[in-house]
Amino acid sequence: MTTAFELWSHLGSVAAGLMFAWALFKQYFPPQLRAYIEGYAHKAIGHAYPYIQITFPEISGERLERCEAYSAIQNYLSASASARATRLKAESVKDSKSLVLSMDENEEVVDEFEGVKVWWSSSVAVSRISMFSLQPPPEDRRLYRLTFHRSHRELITGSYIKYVLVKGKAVAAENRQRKLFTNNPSSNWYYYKASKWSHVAFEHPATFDTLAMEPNKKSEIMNDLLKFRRGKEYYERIGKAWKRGYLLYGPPGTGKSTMIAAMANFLNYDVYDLELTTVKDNTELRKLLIETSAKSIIVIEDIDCSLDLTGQRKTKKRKKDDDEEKADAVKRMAKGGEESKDSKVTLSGLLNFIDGLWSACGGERIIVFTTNFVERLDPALIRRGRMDKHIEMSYCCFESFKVLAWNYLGVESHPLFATVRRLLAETKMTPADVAENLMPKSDDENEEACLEGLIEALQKAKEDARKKSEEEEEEKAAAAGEAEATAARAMTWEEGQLKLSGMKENAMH
Ligand SMILES: Nc1ncnc2c1ncn2[C@@H]1O[C@H](COP(=O)(O)OP(=O)(O)OP(=O)(O)O)[C@@H](O)[C@H]1O
Repeated sequence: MTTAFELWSHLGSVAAGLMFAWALFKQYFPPQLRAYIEGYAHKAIGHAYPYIQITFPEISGERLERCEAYSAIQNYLSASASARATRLKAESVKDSKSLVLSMDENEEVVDEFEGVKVWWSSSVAVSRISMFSLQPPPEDRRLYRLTFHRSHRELITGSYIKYVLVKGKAVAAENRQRKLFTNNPSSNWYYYKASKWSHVAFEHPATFDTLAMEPNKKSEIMNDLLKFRRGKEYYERIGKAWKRGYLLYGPPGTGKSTMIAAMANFLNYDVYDLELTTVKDNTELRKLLIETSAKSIIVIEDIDCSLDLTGQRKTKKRKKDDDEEKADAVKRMAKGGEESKDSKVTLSGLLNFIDGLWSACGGERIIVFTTNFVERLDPALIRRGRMDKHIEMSYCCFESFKVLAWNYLGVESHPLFATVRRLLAETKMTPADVAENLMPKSDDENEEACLEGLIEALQKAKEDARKKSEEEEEEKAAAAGEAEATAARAMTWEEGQLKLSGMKENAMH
């Protein structure tokens, strides 16, 4: 006879065996097979299966881009997996196997929403191949399966899925690989080929943190950009196209291009670098601009030397020095390869581009012009409303220097800072030159050596500026003396003429 104790121990072993089998089942069975077996078991005992499953298939081929739900879920799950990995790392969990960054086939991820647990699994639906079909075999379809208890149906189908899609799309927008577009020159050789955009990945590391600029000015620009990005409804309400123009002006090396990169990184926008000299005419310009996408910054660098947009002013006001003209030509050659004499883009074409009707065909665009000579631009081109914000990029001030010292040397303060501050107030040096002097030239050069190098360069710049201004003074004085001498000579000549006419008169009488 079996004693009660033996019975209990048998029951215990059976329970332990069942639990072990259940653990194995949970661990090693693919979730969908498990769900199928569980469902079947529930049916067999006349019990409703308490879990609901929803599948989100990937739509392959051409329609892949349209399968937003699938990719949003993918982004959401990989983001929450990497967040989990970071958290685990922070908690210094040594088990590297638990660092899940993306979901493998048949893997299960547990998520929690408002205290409710849900299970995500991924799997591949293998397509059936028909032996007699001449068509290429269909691709296997991947899918995500969401499992949750039926008591939470409302919450999951009402809020959770919406939440996952919104989060997933936000992650996608954040991780989007931004692009730098440039327009290729149109060619007339053999047959006409219009200028087209081509792109590479935009990977400029500049940010507003690394940009050397007065802090107040910097935060003003950042606020302006944020306001613009959030301004969809505002622009709609006031009936204006959702675009904003920035004019960046200042001497070379003051960070105009760096600022554009920082803006793009800050807003997460693409950059279209428009080389006007290679655009054939206004029609081509319009076509190029219509092809730009929303969430982008359209840049025309060195607008003053891009095209002769200032012809009117040039004849009225002044002619450029020969030297400046040559320098511009060299710049144009360096940028475009050859001077575009064929380009028929006109000022009015450019103005149409900035605020013509077509620019309202798509929103969220920022237009940036840069120039080293703001005074050369036609006022119509840069009037407020077209170029809404004029930003002067200037020589390095002490605040900008501190940013550069942190970027290049990792120092926030140093006894030599006081000397640098005094010298920066006394002389003009661009952030590019300051940065160049701060950059260690070898592994042996420490921050002190770099700062001393900068001080030396600043002292030399100050001395050069002093000599230059003395020379200019001397030149001015010499020019003034020359003018006086000429005036005196003219007087003498006039007096001589008078004398001569007097003598003639006397002789007549
Ligand atoms: N304000 C700044 N902040 C940080 N780095 C700067 C700044 N200005 C210049 N630099 C450094 O100097 C280099 C040249 O600067 P950048 O090309 O932005 O100047 P720029 O004003 O656009 O010159 P250009 O008018 O000749 O095109 C950059 O690569 C950057 O390293």
